[in-house]
Amino acid sequence: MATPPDNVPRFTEAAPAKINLDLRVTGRRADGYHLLDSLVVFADCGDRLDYYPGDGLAFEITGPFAAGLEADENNLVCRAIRSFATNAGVQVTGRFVLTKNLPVASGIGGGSADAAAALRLLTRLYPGALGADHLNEVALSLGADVPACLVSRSLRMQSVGEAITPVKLDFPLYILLANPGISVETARIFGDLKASGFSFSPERRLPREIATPDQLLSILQNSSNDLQRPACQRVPEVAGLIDEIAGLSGCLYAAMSGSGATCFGLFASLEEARSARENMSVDSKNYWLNAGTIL
Ligand SMILES: C[C@](O)(CO)[C@H](O)COP(=O)(O)OP(=O)(O)OC[C@H]1O[C@@H](n2ccc(N)nc2=O)[C@H](O)[C@@H]1O
Ligand SMILES: Nc1ncnc2c1ncn2[C@@H]1O[C@H](COP(=O)(O)OP(=O)(O)OP(=O)(O)O)[C@@H](O)[C@H]1O
Repeated sequence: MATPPDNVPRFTEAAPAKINLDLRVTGRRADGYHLLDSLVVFADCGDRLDYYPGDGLAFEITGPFAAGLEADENNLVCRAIRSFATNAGVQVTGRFVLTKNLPVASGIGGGSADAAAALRLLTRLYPGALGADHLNEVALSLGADVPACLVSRSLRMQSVGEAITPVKLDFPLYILLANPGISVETARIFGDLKASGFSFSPERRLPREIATPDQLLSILQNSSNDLQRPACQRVPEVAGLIDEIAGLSGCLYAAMSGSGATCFGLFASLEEARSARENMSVDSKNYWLNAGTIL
């Protein structure tokens, strides 16, 4: 078989944006990590990780949000490569190129999605080197969102992030994502929640299959993102953003994802999500807006 030219990646992995449609904080562990119950979906926008074979190990970042990150050993892609290599007992070589399309520290799991993309890519490069359970342990050690991002399809996330149950959505769903260009540190928002004396959300029942948009709406209207209130206190733009999205034509539901500051609106058609993006009144210089499809 002919070898591909140097400018064609051997493997490419998408790193889709993660959206917490709700996020219930149901308890706190002795180590300070919070117990969660979140309905999570993934969108067709995201970062991309390309792999080019070669001697030595190299990592580069390109794309619209590359400037916000260092391509150093602390990057979640490098941490994922290191951890995979150690746990699988392999020596990883080659050039990894991350195209950073998602805003950094924005509640849509960018870094976690990148780490998960690196783990999926390495699993293709070294098939069978790590069993599924071991891979999930490695994923969790990189971040609470990484096990969910490994799956990158709609799911229920519980425990501190590692208990994953697939949830099937039986209908197409579209999303508008809006980020005000203000980064939010996740640990700080959980800290603010704790300091507020917040009472934990009760357990809830969640079906494994959601048949209609109305059923999804009824689930979301009876739930919330418990991090939204502390995030709104730190970033007052969030409340206005949710109100604006909720008022756009065709918007079924609007809220904040993760620890913020990205907010989202759900739509029944891509046309409605796109025209909602066009109708946002925000300053497009600072804001990041994306209309897309739920995977
Ligand atoms: C808010 C979510 O995005 C919801 O999906 C995740 O829970 C956060 O996922 P993540 O960014 O991968 O989080 P990590 O990097 O593991 O943790 C960042 C910080 O958030 C807090 N944290 C995170 C997850 C969790 N279940 N409880 C927490 O209290 C901890 O202070 C932790 O130091
Ligand atoms: N590849 C990466 N992409 C984004 N952030 C990274 C990456 N590697 C390391 N980081 C660091 O991780 C932190 C969290 O970034 P990330 O974009 O994952 O946050 P987030 O969108 O709030 O994630 P979550 O929704 O999982 O809380 C940032 O402060 C950033 O410096």
